[in-house]
Amino acid sequence: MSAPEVLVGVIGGSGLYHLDNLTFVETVNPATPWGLPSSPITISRLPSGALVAFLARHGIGHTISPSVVPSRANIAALKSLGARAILAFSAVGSLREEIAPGDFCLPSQIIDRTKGIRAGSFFTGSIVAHASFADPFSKKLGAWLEVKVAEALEKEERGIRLHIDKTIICMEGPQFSTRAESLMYRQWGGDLINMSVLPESKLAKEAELSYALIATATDYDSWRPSEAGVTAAEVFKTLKANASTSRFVAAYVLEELARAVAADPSLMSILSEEQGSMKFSITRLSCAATDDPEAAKQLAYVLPEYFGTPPIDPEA
Ligand SMILES: CSC[C@H]1O[C@H](OP(=O)(O)O)[C@H](O)[C@@H]1O
Ligand SMILES: Nc1ncnc2[nH]cnc12
Repeated sequence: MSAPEVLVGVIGGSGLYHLDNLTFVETVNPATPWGLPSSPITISRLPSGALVAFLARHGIGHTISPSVVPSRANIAALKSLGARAILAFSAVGSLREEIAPGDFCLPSQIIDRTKGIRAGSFFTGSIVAHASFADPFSKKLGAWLEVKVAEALEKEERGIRLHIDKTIICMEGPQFSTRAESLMYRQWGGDLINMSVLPESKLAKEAELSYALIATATDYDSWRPSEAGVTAAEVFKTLKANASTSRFVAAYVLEELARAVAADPSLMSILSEEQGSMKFSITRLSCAATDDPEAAKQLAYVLPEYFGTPPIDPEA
């Protein structure tokens, strides 16, 4: 029996290995053309009845290092379950005094400091595409989350602050930055730093999924001259509290979203902003399937909109 269709996929980061306050439906583990996702995917029902799918980016026991997270399988698996959007969570370092450990942030821009060793595209055969990435996070979903995450944090009453419109540096890791790098990132305009928003957000774009990141600050990285540099132990201190608030925020915003789109179908546009965006990004779309039937077959998994029909045999 095929899995029921989900509305939103949630990717949990460090410390966030499950969601709370949802009704368990089933666990699935889709084998995608890019392998298995980081963890089995838990499908749960929101109080309104809509379904959400959760996977743990680093595996349930945190066994997957940031450079080898199977991001293509993760995004492909969530899309195959019907997800229209991805709400991702990440533990991040703060590059700004005003963003304290424990604060929540919604970044709007990314600076890439990964080293080209991660598989970063679904288009690796002879079907070529250049996704637009000027706005790496979906604007409509981001604007909606600005309001709803703030509401959730207010309801939780722990005094947690929300920062919006921030720039996140994505570094390779797994080691943390030097002091010089941390200072340089501040000069570049970086506000936050993590090791996992890329290529995840790029792959979501290629799969035409709306994507938003809820970044939870755990430390001040290594730019403060009179303070010790960041250590994993320091990060772990804040992870548990951040994960508990993330679960509260996720349950609240997902239910609000599901209720909103059920009451007013025009609000589905919050989740469909990226739909159609790849149409003019794929060079020679009309010939793609015949040029490389193997690649077209794989791509049909993430973009059935363009590659869903069986490749046409040019000899037939
Ligand atoms: C545990 S410290 C560094 C680690 O934490 C973040 O993970 P995630 O983004 O999945 O929450 C960061 O990106 C690093 O992978
Ligand atoms: N300082 C830091 N650098 C990179 N990734 C992080 N995740 C949490 N804190 C981080």
